[in-house]
Amino acid sequence: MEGAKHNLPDADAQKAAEGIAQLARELTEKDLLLVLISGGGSALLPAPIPPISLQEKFDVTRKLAAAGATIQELNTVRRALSFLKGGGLAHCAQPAKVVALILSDVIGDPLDFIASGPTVRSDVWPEEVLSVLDRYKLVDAIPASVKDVLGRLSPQREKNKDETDKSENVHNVVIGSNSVALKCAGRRVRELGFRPVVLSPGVCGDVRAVSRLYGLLARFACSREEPPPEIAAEVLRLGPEVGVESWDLCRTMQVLGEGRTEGWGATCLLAGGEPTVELTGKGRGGRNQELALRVGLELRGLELPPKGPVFLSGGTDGQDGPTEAAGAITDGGLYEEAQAQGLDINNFLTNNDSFTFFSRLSSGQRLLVPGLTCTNVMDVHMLLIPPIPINIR
Ligand SMILES: Nc1ncnc2c1ncn2[C@@H]1O[C@H](COP(=O)(O)OP(=O)(O)OP(=O)(O)O)[C@@H](O)[C@H]1O
Ligand SMILES: O=C(O)[C@H](O)CO
Repeated sequence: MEGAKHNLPDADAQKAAEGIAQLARELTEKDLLLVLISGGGSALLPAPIPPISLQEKFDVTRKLAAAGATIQELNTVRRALSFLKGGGLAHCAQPAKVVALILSDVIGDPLDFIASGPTVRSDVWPEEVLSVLDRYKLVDAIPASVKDVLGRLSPQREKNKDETDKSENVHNVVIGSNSVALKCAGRRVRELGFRPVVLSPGVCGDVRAVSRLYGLLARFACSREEPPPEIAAEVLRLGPEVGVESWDLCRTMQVLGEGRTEGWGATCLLAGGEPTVELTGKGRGGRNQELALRVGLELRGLELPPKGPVFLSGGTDGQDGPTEAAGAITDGGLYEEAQAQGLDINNFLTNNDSFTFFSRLSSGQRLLVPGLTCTNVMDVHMLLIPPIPINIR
């Protein structure tokens, strides 16, 4: 059963959801329901609580997403309007045992938000749902059916509370996540003879701040002299803005510093998460290509590979935004390369046109095009830093 094209609920997905709910309801205490859950699950399992229609649910979801709601805000609302989300599927399956194997596409791996937690019992607070809708000025735009369901939520919350006793029947296990991807990438980096350093699986926030952070870390690691203290100070100021904790920044700078002074081989900094791009233009691109483009500008002035750093940003699903590429690879030579080919980077950035830029630059050589991977644990960022000959006084 397939459905939810373009990650939005549709009639095919609703038919699949009905079939799944029916199957779950027929189970007995002798059965085990094995549920495989991945990102995209919210759109794949639409079960609007009557009288809400699929179209009305689609409209509310689309309006919230278009207004810039976070996945936590979006799924808080989706859980309230669906009878399979927020533990509803596990509830249908009672008294059977339920084991859910979960691939996380949400920072921090919160079980109740990944695919809106169909097997994770969660309380629904109407006040919380209304405050999300209010934040995006959508309270007046929601249809009467949605208001009706929200008005009936309090008794439902009490009902859910009574049923929490049965939750020992349900086991939720995260089997794949950005942390797992970074760990595996680190293992491969070591096999290739480089030294891996994992910064964080929780990089988020504005792509401009994220690119600045990677630029600073590259300058810190590539400095031939003792890095100026202002770099570390800016790293520590900027990191928490983009979801990286101070201790992870300190630990990473310590490892990068040791790499410089002890003359180790190349170091590969690994991080992951999901930065955001504020779309102002009409071009084609994705957050990974835009990040790579911006980091390329930040690296300007540093040595070129193989003596200088290389940066890669890629979506683990193999697709970055609505483009054929998963991301791109850049270094300190990007600006001059673009200039030489008559491409004005700032024009492409203003128009959010990173895919067109990378497609035209050197016949697309810097694009990362692995094809769809059929999985998704958000994005992976890599900064490869070669051994730097340092000046010892
Ligand atoms: N022209 C563009 N330039 C930069 N980013 C873009 C552009 N168009 C879309 N995006 C970004 O791509 C994302 C939307 O694409 P998609 O539907 O693939 O998102 P997603 O479901 O969040 O991604 P994924 O499936 O990789 O998690 C958003 O983060 C959006 O800001
Ligand atoms: O389906 C969803 O809700 C998102 O992909 C987050 O898991």
